[in-house]
Amino acid sequence: MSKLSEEDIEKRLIRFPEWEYHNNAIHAEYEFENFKDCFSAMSRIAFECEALNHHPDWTNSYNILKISLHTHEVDGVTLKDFKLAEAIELIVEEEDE
Ligand SMILES: C[C@H](O)[C@H](O)[C@H]1CNC2=NC(N)=NC(=O)C2=N1
Repeated sequence: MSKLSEEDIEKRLIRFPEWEYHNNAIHAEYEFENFKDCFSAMSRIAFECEALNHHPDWTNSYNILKISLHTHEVDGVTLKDFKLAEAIELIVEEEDE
């Protein structure tokens, strides 16, 4: 998996309004109704991470979930990060309904 250029990352991020690029990773912050909804999304995301063998750096504080995606082996952002970001977006949208 090759490291994407900053230009390529910014172009791809147009389709991901919740996400931004800085410090060599893509980042999103989600706010849920409460802890239960947040943790429910986190557990669904965790299964997706296992399926994709790609894992986020994330923090949770009550109803706030902060996620950073980065590919260690190239020390940058790859399509793997975008694939996981896409899966996360779908899960969060469903959880928000
Ligand atoms: C050995 C295993 O494939 C690697 O450690 C995987 C696992 N999960 C990972 N997750 C993330 N975010 N980046 C990686 O480079 C990565 N590498």
